[in-house]
Amino acid sequence: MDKNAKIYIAGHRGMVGSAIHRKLNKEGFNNIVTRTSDTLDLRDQQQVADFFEQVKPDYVFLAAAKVGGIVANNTYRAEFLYENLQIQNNVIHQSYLNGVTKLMFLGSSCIYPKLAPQPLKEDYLLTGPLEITNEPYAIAKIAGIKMCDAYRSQYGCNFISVMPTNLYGYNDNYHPENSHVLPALIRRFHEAKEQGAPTVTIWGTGSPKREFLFADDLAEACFYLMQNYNEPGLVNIGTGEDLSIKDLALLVKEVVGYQGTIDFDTSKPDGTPRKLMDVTKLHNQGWKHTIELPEGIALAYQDFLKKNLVK
Ligand SMILES: NC(=O)C1=CN([C@@H]2O[C@H](COP(=O)(O)OP(=O)(O)OC[C@H]3O[C@@H](n4cnc5c(N)ncnc54)[C@H](OP(=O)(O)O)[C@@H]3O)[C@@H](O)[C@H]2O)C=CC1
Ligand SMILES: C[C@H]1O[C@H](OP(=O)(O)OP(=O)(O)OC[C@H]2O[C@@H](n3cnc4c(=O)[nH]c(N)nc43)[C@H](O)[C@@H]2O)[C@@H](O)[C@@H](O)C1=O
Repeated sequence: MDKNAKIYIAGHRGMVGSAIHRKLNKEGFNNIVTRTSDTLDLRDQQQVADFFEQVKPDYVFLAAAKVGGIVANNTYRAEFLYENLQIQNNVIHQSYLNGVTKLMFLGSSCIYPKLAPQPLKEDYLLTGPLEITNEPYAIAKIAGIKMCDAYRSQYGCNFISVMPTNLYGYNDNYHPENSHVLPALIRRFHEAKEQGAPTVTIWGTGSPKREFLFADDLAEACFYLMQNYNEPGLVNIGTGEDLSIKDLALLVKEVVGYQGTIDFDTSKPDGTPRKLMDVTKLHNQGWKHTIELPEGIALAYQDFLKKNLVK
């Protein structure tokens, strides 16, 4: 990518988009294009067509999506399917029509079958039934992968798909119900510490295992792959290491400095029992993460304290 290349980051205010923005700024890219959802609603076909015709970006990072944790995915099933399909259909199709040099589509580890062997290799896609809580979101993400591949094979578009594991970091969503587990626990332990509450409740049984990648590490990987990866299919982005939700809770408890106990609300869903990424392909491409979980949680907690934001 030339330093003057026109690069559109869709979703630049989000956790991932803002991390990609920071990375591109740091690398000296000076022609970055951004729009908030207030000024460009990516669900709107005409607005997206007009934008691409006027702006004609060279590169696109597609990091805009309807995103949320297990309960949000399970509750707003229609929106997670419909809006994500709208956003990605519009952006990918207009990128083709307007001659975008390269596009990166961000999927998610939830595209893999619920009970796939671990660690999850890229070729396990579409080999079994999905986890039910996030099936609509996963179906949209699978459609995005297939759309990039179809436009590549029919029209020669260099559209690539990357599958991040569970993410956390700066600008995360700390909503008490709709967020992912890590920001939810940072907030809950922090509030319990502030209020002197004796117990913090964790959703589910605590036994599911998850892998976590700091969003700035993800942005490094996206930047690297945007320059070095030009293949159909998908590439996993993760650390290749996971832990149980109970162990995650104990880690967050320690970082926050909460002294009470934890208990479990088993009326809340566990979701997929495990989704550990096989990162062999990524490592063979020449990229590895640098921020380990305890350090990343401390950085995220500092960011939470600074902003104390609720999206
Ligand atoms: N967070 C995670 O754990 C994971 C995320 N991912 C993927 O990474 C990508 C980014 O996620 P993340 O940064 O966490 O999400 P965020 O919710 O933090 O950000 C999403 C961004 O999408 C934009 N957006 C949503 N709807 C629209 C719309 N209708 N029109 C225009 N823009 C819209 C928002 O823009 P605005 O702020 O202007 O409203 C927002 O900035 C997504 O594709 C997600 O699926 C994959 C795996 C894990
Ligand atoms: C990234 C990925 O994220 C989603 O999938 P998920 O991995 O199941 O996401 P989660 O972070 O919400 O939960 C992880 C685990 O943690 C447990 N858990 C405990 N206590 C809280 C809690 O307080 N909040 C949340 N959200 N979960 C909690 C929770 O019960 C579950 O066992 C997808 O829908 C989809 O968006 C996607 O792609």
